[in-house]
Amino acid sequence: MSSQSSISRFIPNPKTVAIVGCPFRAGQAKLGVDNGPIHLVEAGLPRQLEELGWKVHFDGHHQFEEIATENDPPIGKLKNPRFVSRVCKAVAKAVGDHAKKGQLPLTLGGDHSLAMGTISGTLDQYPDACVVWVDAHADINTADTTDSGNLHGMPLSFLLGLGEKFEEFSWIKPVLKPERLVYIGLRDVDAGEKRILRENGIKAFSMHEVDKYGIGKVVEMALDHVNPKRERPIHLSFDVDALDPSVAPSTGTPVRGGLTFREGHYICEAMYETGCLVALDIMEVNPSLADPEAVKQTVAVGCSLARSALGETLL
Ligand SMILES: NC(=[NH2+])NCCC[C@H](N)C(=O)O
Ligand SMILES: [Mn+2]
Ligand SMILES: [Mn+2]
Repeated sequence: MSSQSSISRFIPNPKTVAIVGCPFRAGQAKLGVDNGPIHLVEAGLPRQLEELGWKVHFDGHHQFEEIATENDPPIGKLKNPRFVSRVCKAVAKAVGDHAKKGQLPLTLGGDHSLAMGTISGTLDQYPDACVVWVDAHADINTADTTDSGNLHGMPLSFLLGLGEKFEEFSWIKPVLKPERLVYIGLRDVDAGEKRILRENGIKAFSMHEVDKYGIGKVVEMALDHVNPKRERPIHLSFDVDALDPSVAPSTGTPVRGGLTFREGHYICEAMYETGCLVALDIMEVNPSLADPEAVKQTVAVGCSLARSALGETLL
């Protein structure tokens, strides 16, 4: 049985993955998340993907210092807006270019504001793609609703074109449609975000639904919503804080009551099985927030989620 053969409808043979290493943290306040991608690569992720039968492109992590700006005062409540915008614009280009070549971009964060870039890049190449967002958080605050001003809590509002528009972010085409987005794993959603989800009819499966229906049924319902015929390209954006903190402790905004190890991996396996996965983000691994063993565990889980999404099976 070769489940590692070419079941992907969109990625040509030989299957090629392009690792987009994004050592970036300006979308939130904690130090260390910029080291996430370095740890994931040093743990052996490129070789592990080769062992799964993928050709792996990786020519080093992006160096974003060059586009950092001396003076980056808040715009309204948004923190580090210019730096976040420039980095995400560069990431959109990188992801879009890989996708154009028929490669599957695997973006390693870094904080989740990067998804403004990754999803922009995906939608550029695959305008009818849908987004499966796995997270404890909805990351859909607008400049108006955000309490923290951290852009990692806001990428989806920009991609959907919700809230106030800013010149600085005008490069983002608001091309994501609410019905092409689905969440799994939510359990810490701000009041303003709940209103946005409701008003825009955005489908979300919180931990309550995971408990109620089980992960198998939840994934099926999520795909039935965004991809009923399983013919649309899928962008999977996985924030490791979707996992329970006992599974992925070293992350900036842990919330208890999360996905088990298997539930998280099941989601990734199921996305691969559709044959529609065209892009993957592994976000918010922060190697500075726990003791060495817990860091190692979190990095290892980041690697194994990526392997599962790229076809690693249990048998
Ligand atoms: N990508 C994340 N970990 N996001 C956490 C966001 C937390 C909070 N909702 C905020 O907007 O600040
Ligand atoms: Mn999160
Ligand atoms: Mn997130």
